[in-house]
Amino acid sequence: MASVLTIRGGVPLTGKVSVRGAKNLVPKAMVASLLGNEPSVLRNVPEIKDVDVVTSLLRLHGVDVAKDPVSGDLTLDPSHVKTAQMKDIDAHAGDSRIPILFCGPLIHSIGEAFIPDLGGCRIGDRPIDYHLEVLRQFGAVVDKREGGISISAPKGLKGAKLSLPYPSVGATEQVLLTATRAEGITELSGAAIEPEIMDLIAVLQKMGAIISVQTDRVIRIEGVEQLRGFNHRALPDRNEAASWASAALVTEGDIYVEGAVQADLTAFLNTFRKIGGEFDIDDQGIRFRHTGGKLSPLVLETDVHPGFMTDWQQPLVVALTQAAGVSIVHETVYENRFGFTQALVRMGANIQLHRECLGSVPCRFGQRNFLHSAVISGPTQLRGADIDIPDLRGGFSHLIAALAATGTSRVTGLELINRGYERFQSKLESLGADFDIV
Ligand SMILES: CC(=O)N[C@H]1[C@@H](OP(=O)(O)OP(=O)(O)OC[C@H]2O[C@@H](n3ccc(=O)[nH]c3=O)[C@H](O)[C@@H]2O)O[C@H](CO)[C@@H](O)[C@@H]1O
Ligand SMILES: C=C(OP(=O)(O)O)C(=O)O
Repeated sequence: MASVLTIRGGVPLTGKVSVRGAKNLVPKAMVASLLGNEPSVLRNVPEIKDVDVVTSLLRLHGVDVAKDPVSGDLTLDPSHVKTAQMKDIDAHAGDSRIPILFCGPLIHSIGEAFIPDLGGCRIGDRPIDYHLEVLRQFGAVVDKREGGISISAPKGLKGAKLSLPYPSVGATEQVLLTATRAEGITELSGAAIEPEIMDLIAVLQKMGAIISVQTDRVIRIEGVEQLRGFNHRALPDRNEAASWASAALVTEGDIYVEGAVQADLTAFLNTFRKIGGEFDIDDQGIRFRHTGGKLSPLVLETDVHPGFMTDWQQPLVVALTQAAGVSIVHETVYENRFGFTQALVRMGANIQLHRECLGSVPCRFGQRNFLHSAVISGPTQLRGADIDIPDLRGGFSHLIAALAATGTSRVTGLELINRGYERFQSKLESLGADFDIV
């Protein structure tokens, strides 16, 4: 039977949490190990579902994945990579977004790949057209099958001059993982440059890849014949750090996030300061706190890096329900990332959604009928409610709303939280939240 979390709200979250390796880097570094000709070691690995999914997929392909029982470090040995059974891979359909990144590395090592249908958060259509287009330009042949795609490169993968219509994180990683061992030079323009991508580039460079990040979103990769293993400590999860920072604001709390890195959170910290939160930075992490005064409303637009990251938007919207005045949030990365506000409205928040672009960042969704701008009026007292978690960040947002609300909330669908928040329950406990799980 699925677990039900009962939250009695109104307790400020206070204390310390640690964040480990980023969900948006660790599984990809694990995939990169497939490109090496010897074992790789990945450190600072969190216990989250996406890591389990990729571990399982790598094992199905013959990679020996061993976890150190004390440190949790992973050793990934690709010496015996093999074709996996389709029915075994199929079992992972809908689990995460990472399987699409197996394409290049598997074609390089065994000549073919079967990729199950992707999962991940339901916050828009999330097509894979950019991925397939760049793979085709490398020389891959894509065959759509029931439950996934089958892909091979009868004439090998060759470097190409590529351009992305939008700086997609996943498609940029697809290019990096494919080009490093493709024949010749690849030049990608319109690339994403998120910190997790820079960390993946660091991993690949340790393996022997030659990658230069040029100005104006251009990445140039000189293909090499062989790559070795890597030993790498994953960058910490800035999205989890920002989530706990929002939790401190929403619950009028004070949370020290060990592992939070200022340089990866610049845009978030500016916003946190503008809304009225205080933060103190030291070498080990960042302390985020509510000052006890009023929170200020904001005009905010999500964007690709170095802009305000879309994954920070949902928890921050809950904080904006507590700000004194009208805030406007324009979501420009995903067309459908405001569905979670319905539950907040049931809890007493005042939020209207609009189809128009309420902002100045050029956005792909303006004339296309998507409710992608939100107007939030506050402050409003939130009330406990029954909630079924819709997606990772939306779920975190509902949970912190429930933690700040008057009365009791009953929350189901907790498994989704494990995709991106390690040891969530024990972190809530250590921050003094009043809850139980049945
Ligand atoms: C596992 C992981 O790292 N997930 C992150 C990654 O997702 P992911 O890599 O899936 O996100 P993308 O950057 O690719 O998506 C950005 C936009 O591009 C569109 N698009 C993308 C690919 C494509 O082939 N066609 C297309 O139209 C998407 O629908 C979306 O509107 O980056 C997102 C944007 O920072 C984050 O919110 C996710 O947390
Ligand atoms: C959208 C997210 O993740 P994914 O791409 O894994 O669905 C997220 O982490 O908020």
